Amino acid sequence: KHRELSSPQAKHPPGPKPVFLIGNVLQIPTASPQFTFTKWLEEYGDMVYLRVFQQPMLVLNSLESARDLLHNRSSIYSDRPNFILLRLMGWENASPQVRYGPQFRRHRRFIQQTFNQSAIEELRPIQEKQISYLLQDIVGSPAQIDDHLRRFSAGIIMKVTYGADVKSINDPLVQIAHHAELLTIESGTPSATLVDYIPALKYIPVWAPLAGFKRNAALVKEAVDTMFNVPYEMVKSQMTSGIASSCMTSRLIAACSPAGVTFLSPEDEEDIKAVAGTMHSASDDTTRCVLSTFILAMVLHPQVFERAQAEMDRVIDLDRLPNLEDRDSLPYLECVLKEACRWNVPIPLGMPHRLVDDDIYRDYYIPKGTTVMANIHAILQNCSQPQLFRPERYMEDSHLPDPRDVIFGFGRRRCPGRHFANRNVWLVAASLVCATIIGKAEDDAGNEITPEAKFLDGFVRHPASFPYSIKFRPEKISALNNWNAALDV
Ligand code: HEM
Repeated sequence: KHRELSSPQAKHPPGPKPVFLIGNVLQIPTASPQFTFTKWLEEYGDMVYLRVFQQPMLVLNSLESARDLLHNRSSIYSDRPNFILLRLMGWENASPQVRYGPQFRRHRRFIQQTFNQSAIEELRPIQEKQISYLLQDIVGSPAQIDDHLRRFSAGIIMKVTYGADVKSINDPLVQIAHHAELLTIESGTPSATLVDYIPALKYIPVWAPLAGFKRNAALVKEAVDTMFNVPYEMVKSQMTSGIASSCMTSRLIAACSPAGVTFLSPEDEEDIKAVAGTMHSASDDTTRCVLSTFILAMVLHPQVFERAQAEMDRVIDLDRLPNLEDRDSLPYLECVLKEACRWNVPIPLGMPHRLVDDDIYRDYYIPKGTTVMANIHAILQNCSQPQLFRPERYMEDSHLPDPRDVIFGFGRRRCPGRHFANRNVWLVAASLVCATIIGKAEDDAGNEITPEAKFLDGFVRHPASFPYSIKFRPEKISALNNWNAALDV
């Protein structure tokens, strides 16, 4: 088999011509490369083969190629590249980075226990309470919705993971996590650009002195270790004193060590710590990105907001707020959320996978060790007038893929938090459509300000901050009070 695969007849997939030694480095922009990759679709087709120095890279620009390889051949496409810099910074055991193998399987099992489709039913009371806090925050200070969404998304994941009640974004556990994430991004590595995927790229602009870099990495590692250790130790000591509430961490400790927390093996401890410690960074940015994209779209398209609210008011009586049971009765809102996920894909290039064996696909040879990326942005541009925000497209064409089947990635590494994330996004969007008026901000002269649809470069593609107006509907105050009373908030 090997001889056949590496025979000179088997060609690599097409791609721009590499330059001696550095390969295609100069053709790949470090900021938002998904746009360049998408342009290459016309020239090279839906698979683009590149070299970054000696490192082969394959960009999948269509749903078909992404599914065929990352999903249908997931047994060989589910490793991750070796993120050297991330490792030095203490992230080597974080779930998105673990290499394919037994540790990966343990992590997935641990995560699934809390986040699979049926287990998330148990998380509903937490979600509903957090929605109630969010709406109360909006009633109190509508102009600070950004902060409120931050508190909401941190609050929900810290409660689920560690049983912690996050009352504000200044909560120490949230600060610890933010600090670690921020330092990591600021030190020029992860979550920022393509640089993260291919460590060698890091050295293109400046040949950073290695000693300085290592010092920096050690500082970041300290912050990352703190993020993994502090909340974990908190739960552990609560368990020792018998006051721990049921949360992901306490359940995992109890399941791995039924005889008591002191008997937990060091391997289990390391995995539980790493899985729990990953949850905030995996869920916070992404969930907020979808929600602020939704709000931006509503500000820019008042007619869409009005139509969604009219649908809402037909289904939900004045004295209550929507809950997950109402989801099927609100089809237009569903289209709006699909369109928000398509219009601004939260992670445009997904996370890179690594091929562990030589492969042949459509007569092309793809060598072992290739870094494989699905260009989710390109996949979701494959519709008419893709730059427009038009939820109606999903009512007109039932063949369009649901973006929520695509934005979470493919195959065995597909986002394990997707069911939970989808519910959080729906609950917030439905509550906002039901209980608030989202619209344009006004300048001092009373003229409406139409923001630009601008997005930041980065691993997660947040909308740039934009002016908006959000008001709580007075007629919905009693609905919120009823909701609070029912939840005992
Ligand atoms: C709208 C919100 C979210 C989006 C768009 C999103 C997207 C993604 C994507 C694209 C990946 C990479 C998949 C791949 O490699 O093919 C991923 C991985 C991951 N996500 Fe999410 N995610 C979201 C929310 C969440 C939440 C709420 C959690 C936790 C509860 C979570 C936990 C994870 C973890 C642990 C991984 C790593 C999986 C692995 O490497 O095996 N995500 N996510």
